[in-house]
Amino acid sequence: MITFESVTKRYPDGTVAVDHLDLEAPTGEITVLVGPSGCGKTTSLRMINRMIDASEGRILLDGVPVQGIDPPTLRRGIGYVIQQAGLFPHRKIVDNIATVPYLLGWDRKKARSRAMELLERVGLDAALGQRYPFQLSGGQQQRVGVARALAADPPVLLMDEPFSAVDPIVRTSLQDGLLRLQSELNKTIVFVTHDIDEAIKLGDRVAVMRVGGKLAQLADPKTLLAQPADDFVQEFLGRDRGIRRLQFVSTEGLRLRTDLTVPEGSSAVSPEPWVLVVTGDGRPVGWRTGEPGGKLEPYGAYRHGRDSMRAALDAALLSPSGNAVALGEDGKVVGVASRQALDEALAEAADG
Ligand SMILES: Nc1ncnc2c1ncn2[C@@H]1O[C@H](COP(=O)(O)OP(=O)(O)OP(=O)(O)O)[C@@H](O)[C@H]1O
Repeated sequence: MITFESVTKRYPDGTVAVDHLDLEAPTGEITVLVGPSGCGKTTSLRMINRMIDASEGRILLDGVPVQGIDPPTLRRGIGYVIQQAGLFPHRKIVDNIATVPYLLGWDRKKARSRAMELLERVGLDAALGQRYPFQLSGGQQQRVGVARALAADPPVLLMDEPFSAVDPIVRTSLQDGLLRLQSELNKTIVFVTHDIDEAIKLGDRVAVMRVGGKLAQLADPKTLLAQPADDFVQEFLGRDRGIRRLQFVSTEGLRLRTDLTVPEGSSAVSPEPWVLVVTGDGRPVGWRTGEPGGKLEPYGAYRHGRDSMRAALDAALLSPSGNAVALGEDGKVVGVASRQALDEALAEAADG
């Protein structure tokens, strides 16, 4: 657990970057610091590993004030990942990852085998270990940055805008990779971003900061979207807050119809305006009107019970029928969520 107790940082020129910050980052969870540029996120993060020292207040690591621990010892237990990875350009990837184990005096063989294990853990091919950083894409370099931070198995990981410099698709896959890794490793992670969507996706808890280094709200993402503390937080969350809330609403209770599917090749007439054509083994093909013979229209699908209401609504909007195709884990159709069923579920979500 990392605890900020009324922490203030005043730079020598008088700038108050962080102002009486009280915050807890629980063990094994991802706490995200989010807020507009200059609100003191990076300063707060760097005070944890003492790259910057607090002017007032205390930061405790499992109850022990970090100010009393000498920085090299402190940093041995704290991994640090920054934007653009910050890899050493003249060292091979494997040696970049093994940086901290080498510093800790591990023998070369052990350090390198740990590095290779981590390379795989972050989803990279072992062959990349022999390359130099410039021979990797930006996204691959970021993964190496994460592997390097994890090399000595520190309980705490500080991440400062680690995924900001890559395109949105790579960014999504890095975020998914981090969540997968975290479900296995359970590190105490403090993650800085200015992107509220990233904060909501990754954070167990999200701390919204405002310029002047004050905490505006600390809450889990669901609460944040449902009950923003004030106008600043509401504005920062953006206009589509209502839609984004749906990503926390389960599709489990969504009522499904199972009478709207017809097998491929069937020429049966249906009184329904739309029916879903499925293959012999139950996979979706497309929508056709109740009258056979017309061309098939595209469908949108979601995984029932696993995906959120946001995904189900998106699936419905992707199809001219207005219905969402519900799939099981095996990719086969388990039913159809009609517009009416979606309406009912949305009304319930709005109430709750
Ligand atoms: N060394 C310094 N001396 C004086 N002021 C500083 C120094 N470093 C940062 N600041 C100021 O402290 C405030 C907080 O900066 P910080 O980098 O912590 O914000 P941030 O929220 O991480 O911003 P960004 O999202 O733009 O990276 C800003 O006003 C910044 O200009």
